[in-house]
Amino acid sequence: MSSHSVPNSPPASSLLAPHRHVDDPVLTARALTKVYGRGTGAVTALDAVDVDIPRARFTAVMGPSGSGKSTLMHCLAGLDSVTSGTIMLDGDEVSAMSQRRLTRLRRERIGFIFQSFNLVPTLTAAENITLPLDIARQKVDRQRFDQVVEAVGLSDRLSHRPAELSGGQVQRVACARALVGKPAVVFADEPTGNLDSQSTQQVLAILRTSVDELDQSVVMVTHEPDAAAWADTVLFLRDGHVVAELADPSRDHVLDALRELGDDRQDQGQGGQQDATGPAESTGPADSTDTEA
Ligand SMILES: Nc1ncnc2c1ncn2[C@@H]1O[C@H](COP(=O)(O)OP(=O)(O)OP(=O)(O)O)[C@@H](O)[C@H]1O
Repeated sequence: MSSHSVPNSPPASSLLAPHRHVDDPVLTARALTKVYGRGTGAVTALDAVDVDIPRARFTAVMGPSGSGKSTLMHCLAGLDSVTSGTIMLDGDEVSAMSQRRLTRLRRERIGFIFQSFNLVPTLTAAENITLPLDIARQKVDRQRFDQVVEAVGLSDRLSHRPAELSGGQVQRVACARALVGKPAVVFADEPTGNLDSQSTQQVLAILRTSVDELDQSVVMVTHEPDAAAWADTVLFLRDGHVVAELADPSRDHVLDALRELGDDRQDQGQGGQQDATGPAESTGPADSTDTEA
């Protein structure tokens, strides 16, 4: 990583650092601003954010409710338009793409995993996994398919429909679906929010393995310090800014960081022990778009 920092206020902690630009990022945002609404009702969800997403690394995004995590993810993934600023994915300007190109981008170069699994109930696990490729009329790479199915531990469940699978297995199908097309980036939005602790560990291990063994770039929005501790780096948002980052996070260091940033409500169920009663599922475009046209 290079050493120049993004111009956001650096916290005075030995653990936290200002967010840094990285060499050869897979995804960058510069001066990314997103304003919802107009006039007196306008809400600035992202305020001139500069962010680099490192390639083949696992990046977690944390921050209080309303800090802009989902908005950042939706803008980076081409699910939401930006008000101003630039987003580049491997040399292509996402922020300048037409809706048609954005649809293609999401189909072909982005993988999505959401809290609500978004599988098609009438299709088998195997069919759900290859659905985005089938929609995009792309050939399924059988070797990659086998590799991913093995990585998620679903080889003996491929002919089952979602109703015949546990919640954890369903989310593992969603992981396989996100990974099978070798996307440039996988975005995971609270991917373990509806899972028990064993399934949570399995899903996080899958994401970790996809980075370590398949060189996948992963961005995960989470409220859970335990989940963030699986990442290589945690980015912290507050009031629409990336205020700090934490490298090689442990659960305790994440908790310390949240306290230091004044976000230690996360210790007490606001997110720290998030479960199925956690934040409402997104009603934004994400819910319908992971396999959408
Ligand atoms: N469609 C929308 N219209 C108007 N305001 C919105 C819209 N979506 C988000 N916002 C506002 O933008 C800000 C950032 O919201 P965002 O959902 O990105 O936060 P978040 O950090 O993901 O929150 P949470 O952890 O609760 O999911 C909030 O003030 C929110 O109310």
